[in-house]
Amino acid sequence: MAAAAHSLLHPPATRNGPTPTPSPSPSLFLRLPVPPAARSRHPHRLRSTSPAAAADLTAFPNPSDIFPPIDVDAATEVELRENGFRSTRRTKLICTVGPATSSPAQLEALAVGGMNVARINMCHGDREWHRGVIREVRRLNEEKGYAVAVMMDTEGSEIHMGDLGGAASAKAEDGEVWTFSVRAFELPLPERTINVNYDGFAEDVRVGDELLVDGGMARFEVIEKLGPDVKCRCTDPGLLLPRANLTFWRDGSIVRERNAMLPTISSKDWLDIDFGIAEGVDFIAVSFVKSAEVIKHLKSYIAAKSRGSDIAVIAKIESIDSLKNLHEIIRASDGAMVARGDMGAQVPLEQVPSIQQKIVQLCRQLNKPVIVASQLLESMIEYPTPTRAEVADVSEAVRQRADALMLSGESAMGRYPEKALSVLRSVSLRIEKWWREEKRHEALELQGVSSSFSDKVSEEICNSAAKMANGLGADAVFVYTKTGHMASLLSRCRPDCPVFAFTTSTSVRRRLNLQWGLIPFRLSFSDDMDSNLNRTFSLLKARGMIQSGDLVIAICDMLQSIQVMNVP
Ligand SMILES: Nc1ncnc2c1ncn2[C@@H]1O[C@H](COP(=O)(O)OP(=O)(O)O)[C@@H](O)[C@H]1O
Ligand SMILES: C=C(OP(=O)(O)O)C(=O)O
Ligand SMILES: [K+]
Ligand SMILES: [Mg+2]
Repeated sequence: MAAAAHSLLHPPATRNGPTPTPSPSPSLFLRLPVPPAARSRHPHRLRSTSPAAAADLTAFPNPSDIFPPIDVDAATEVELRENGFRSTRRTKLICTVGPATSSPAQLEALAVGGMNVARINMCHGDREWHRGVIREVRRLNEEKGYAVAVMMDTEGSEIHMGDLGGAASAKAEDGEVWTFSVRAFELPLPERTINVNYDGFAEDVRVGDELLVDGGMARFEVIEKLGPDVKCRCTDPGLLLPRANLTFWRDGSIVRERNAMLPTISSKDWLDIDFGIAEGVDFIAVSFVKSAEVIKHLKSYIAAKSRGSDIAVIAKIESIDSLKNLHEIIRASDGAMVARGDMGAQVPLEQVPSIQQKIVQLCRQLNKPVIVASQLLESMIEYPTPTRAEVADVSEAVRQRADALMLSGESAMGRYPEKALSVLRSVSLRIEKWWREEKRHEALELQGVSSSFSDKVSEEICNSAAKMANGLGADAVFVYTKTGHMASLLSRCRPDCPVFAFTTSTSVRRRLNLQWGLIPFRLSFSDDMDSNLNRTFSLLKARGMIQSGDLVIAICDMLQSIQVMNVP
């Protein structure tokens, strides 16, 4: 391969071939792209790579007797084979795990179906249940070769109903009078009584206020206050689900009195976070973020508490406060979630689509992964096919090139979790393909995100590599990255081909699984790029994941270079 790469240092001067520019730093060199004319499915005609050299896996010291030489995600491997190299899925998929999906067989079915991240919502379930799910996902990864990451989502200090004394749901009919109370009740709950978790509730509401369950799934009017009990008349009948979110409205505006002072991370959340750190979750999603400070605070807590581990902090954008401080919050976080469920209960629904687009674009500018969440396929909780409108909504999120789509109730407690996942998968594939065919590159001017010179060099390299990949019709970009940073900078460019990200750490690999277009592998590698490439080509060829002649652009974060080559 040394010979192969060397041959690329002498490209003929073609109309497309840019002239090499002197490097601003001695550590940076650019290996020129292979001209289109030289691109061939039969690279052995182009140069004299020794197959023996390419196959020599022992040349580089590798603890392969302990670890497999490369960890390839079993589900991605199948998808790559099914769809082909360039057409493999770029949009990542998150499933909320709940009673419908927590058994080993159900979790495995989701992993097979393309789940990249499993989310557990700390609003529901107990410690043992959460632990069981996390460990089962880890076991599947280890034993069956998946790379599913785990995201813990905090409960946060929202106002919500109690758990209905164990009932699965309750129906509120038009005109019925229900009692919402902050009292602690003995079970069974009195009839038409709902427990409210926020102690200030009975004092804060006023007669005449409107009470919305789950942003409007049912609606009540406050008619009388009796100490801890608030009598409400149902004005919009609907289904009440355990722990459903509650908002109250006065003169058309949401009321946020003392509840606006509730901490973003409650004392229960801190216990959950300690649990998440101890169990080694990959992401912590923080509910109802109001400011960047809380994110910074949590990040420094995690850094102090779990030296060496890298848990990413995701800011859930779901309140009016988070919209006010959007830039700072996203800048402070490792990613964001457009949490449309609660957001839709706080801002008029017709504003949610433009807010979504704005957050997706801002995250891209700031190089943070972004998740579009809630009600993507809501009807599939009950039905085996989605509505046309839901398919259009999923398509729009894919078209915006969000990093990831998330299932909530559809996978947590719906009747068709696997079908819902497969709808996300097929719609993502179809829209991505359509956009590539139409060559509709999003007209998003990417501004610089790096502050240090060395980061700027990395960013320019990634921008150039992605541009070259598009211009040359490359089959893949390979990036060798220790921290994952260069991989995310490449993902940010949303190139036409997939990005194979090789990293030495299993936790970085799982974290990269959230980002658009990245196919993360665990691989030990050295500073010698030729040797890394030889090893990777051999390993991936042996698994049938790449073929001789595939055009690959390779970059790495130790050696700031761009190489273009055909797989020998
Ligand atoms: N661990 C769990 N145990 C029981 N039910 C769950 C669990 N996780 C999720 N659910 C159910 O799935 C629904 C949708 O999940 P999600 O959107 O995460 O929660 P929420 O609707 O409370 O915001 C929940 O309302 C709840 O009924
Ligand atoms: C994802 C969301 O948060 P949760 O499901 O925890 O309410 C949301 O509100 O959209
Ligand atoms: K939550
Ligand atoms: Mg929410």
